[in-house]
This record gives sequence, structure tokens and C-alpha cells, in this order.
Amino acid sequence: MLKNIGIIGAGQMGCGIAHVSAAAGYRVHIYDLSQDRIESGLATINGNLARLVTNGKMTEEERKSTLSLITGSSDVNDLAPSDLVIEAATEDETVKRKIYTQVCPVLKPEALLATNTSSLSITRLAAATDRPERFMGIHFMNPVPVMKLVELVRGIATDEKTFSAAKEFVGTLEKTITVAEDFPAFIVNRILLPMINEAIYTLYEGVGTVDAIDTAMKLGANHPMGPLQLADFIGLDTCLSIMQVLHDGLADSKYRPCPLLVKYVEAGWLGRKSGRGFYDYRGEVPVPTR
Ligand SMILES: CC(=O)CC(=O)SCCNC(=O)CCNC(=O)[C@H](O)C(C)(C)COP(=O)(O)OP(=O)(O)OC[C@H]1O[C@@H](n2cnc3c(N)ncnc32)[C@H](O)[C@@H]1OP(=O)(O)O
Ligand SMILES: NC(=O)C1=CN([C@@H]2O[C@H](COP(=O)(O)OP(=O)(O)OC[C@H]3O[C@@H](n4cnc5c(N)ncnc54)[C@H](OP(=O)(O)O)[C@@H]3O)[C@@H](O)[C@H]2O)C=CC1
Repeated sequence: MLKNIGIIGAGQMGCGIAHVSAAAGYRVHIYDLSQDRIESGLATINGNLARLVTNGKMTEEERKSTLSLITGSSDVNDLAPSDLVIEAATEDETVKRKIYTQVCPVLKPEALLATNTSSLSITRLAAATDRPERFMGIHFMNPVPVMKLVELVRGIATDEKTFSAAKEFVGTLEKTITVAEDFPAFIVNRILLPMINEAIYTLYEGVGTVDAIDTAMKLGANHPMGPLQLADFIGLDTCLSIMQVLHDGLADSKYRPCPLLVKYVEAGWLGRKSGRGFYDYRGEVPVPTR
């Protein structure tokens, strides 16, 4: 029975996973390199919980007790009591491998380690840990408190006990599971990211403006967000990493990341999280940057 959940990375996904885990009654500890990141992550979680109270979906007591279950620190040793650690750090294989080297020696031998990676090989990441049989992909969708799906992905060495424990854990969060094989970007992102990349090519080639492309897909295909708005929401660095993994892993030119996506990332225009992407978020309302 899992009780203590460790989260690596106080970004949008780490905080979302912390939120839903604590709301389900788990004790949660968030580890990040930066104390500032942790503080702002905790403030975001508090804001999202407060909104649930305002909307009558959570009581004030539940908000307080949920928040009281979440701690955070920049000391990796604080992950030691974790029964399950979910790594939700930057989508970069080198970063994730380095994290596992630092975290594994701290963990109980029986602790499970999972990654929220959007695209990277679970088998290859598992090989960078001391516990490939107790390692797998638990892939939440953004925003975590709202989205119903979690993809579960086994690596070649993942044992059945680990898979069952992950399945049970996700079930307690009231999410629906799909199982994906360990192929680049799994199911959701294998389909979603080429669509987003194509929307960026559509912009790059001048077929339409940011506004035209997003309006077309919202009203013409009933998507809740336009593809460029969604790219900004996911993070353009994450979108680019996923496209690179698809391109490298499947060796097909149809996955070539759009040069305009590369340019935005090189500029540090990463979308909502950096204040600017296909839209500029620094004013009252988002304004298209093209
Ligand atoms: C990259 C990967 O590896 C995989 C991925 O995650 S891909 C991305 C998958 N996600 C999507 O495709 C999201 C697409 N967008 C949507 O579904 C919707 O636009 C949305 C749910 C994000 C917002 O919905 P909306 O109707 O436009 O806005 P809004 O009415 O403000 O929000 C709906 C609810 O979601 C909540 N919500 C919105 N954004 C939120 C956030 N970031 N965190 C927590 N809750 C949020 C709101 O509080 C609101 O809750 P109530 O119903 O209790 O009021
Ligand atoms: N964004 C999305 O829509 C989705 C993302 N994912 C996946 O979830 C993971 C996280 O994404 P997301 O939350 O969006 O990214 P963010 O950029 O919002 O957050 C990543 C966090 O990890 C931190 N971090 C970086 N390196 C380390 C390290 N060595 N040790 C501890 N923390 C570190 C970052 O700190 P700093 O900023 O200081 O570098 C940052 O706080 C990625 O693997 C991504 O692919 C999965 C589903 C959806």
C-alpha cells in the first residue's frame, strides 16, 4: 500500500500530480533544485484548490487538509520516505538520467520510481536507474486536476507488481488508464504533437495567422483550445523535445520539427510559462505574436 509520494520537479506537471495525489489522501513531497520554484508551485496548487472551494467542488476543510499533506524542499534526501517517486522534471534525457543517479541511492530498495515523460523511452530511462523492474511510465495529461487520462507504459524490465501498484495508485486518483507500448511519445503525443507541429508549419508557410489557425481548429474541429494555444500551454520546449524524440526514434521526415518552433525555443519564448510564445501573455489578454 503506497502512502508517501515523492515528486521530482515543481513545474506545471509536478504540481498538478502533487495536487491530485494529496487530494486523494497521499502524503506528498516535492523536490526541485530551486526553492523559489517550490514556493511558486505551492502557491499555484493553493490557488487551484481555492478555485475548487469557490466553485463548491471542495470544502474549505478539504482544501486545508489537502495542502497540509504537501511539503517541498530542494534537498534530495527528503525523498527517502517515498513509496513511489514520480519524476516530472524537464523533458531532457540527460537531465532525467542525472536525476536518477542522484535520487536512487536515497530511496528505499523497495520504492517504485516512475517518470511522467511525454515521449522518452521508458526502457532506456530505466537502464539509468538501479531498479529497472520497479520503474515505469505514469504519464499524466495537462492540466492534471482536470484531465481524466493517464497513460501507463512498461519498460522491457518492468515487473507485474510495479505495474499493478501503478494501476491501483492511478485508480485512487479517479483517472482512467490507457496502456501504451514503449514507442516514442506513446499514444496521445504520437498523435497530438504532429498535429501541433503541422499547425506551426501552417503558420510558418503563411497559410494563416495565429488567430486564424486557432479559430479554425476551435470552431472547425471543436477542439477546446487552438493548436498554437495548446502548444503554448504545454510549453514550446516540451513540444520541441517530443518532436525531436519522434523524429530521431521513428526516423521519418514527417516528424521534422518546424524551424519556427525551433526558433521560438531558441528565443526563450516557451509559451505561457515564460510569458511569451505564439501569444504574448504579459498584458491583460493574450496577444498573438504573429
Ligand atoms: C504534452 C503531454 O505530454 C500530454 C498532454 O498533456 S497534451 C495536453 C492535453 N491537454 C489538453 O489538450 C487541454 C485542452 N484544453 C482543455 O481541455 C480546456 O481548454 C481546459 C480544461 C484547459 C480549460 O477549459 P475551459 O473550459 O477553456 O476553461 P475554464 O472554464 O477556465 O476551465 C474549466 C475547468 O478547468 C479548471 N482548470 C483550467 N485550467 C486549469 C489548470 N491549469 N489547473 C487546474 N485547473 C484548471 C478550471 O478551474 C475549471 O474548473 P471548474 O469546472 O471547476 O470551474
Ligand atoms: N507540459 C505538459 O503539457 C506535459 C508535460 N509532461 C512531462 O512532464 C515533465 C515536466 O513537464 P512540465 O511540468 O511541463 O515542465 P516545467 O518546465 O513546467 O517543469 C519542470 C521542472 O523540473 C525542474 N527541474 C529541472 N531539472 C531538475 C533537476 N535536475 N532536479 C529537479 N528538478 C529539476 C525545473 O526547474 P527549472 O525550471 O529551474 O529548470 C522545473 O521546475 C516533462 O517530462 C514533460 O514532458 C507530461 C504531460 C504533459
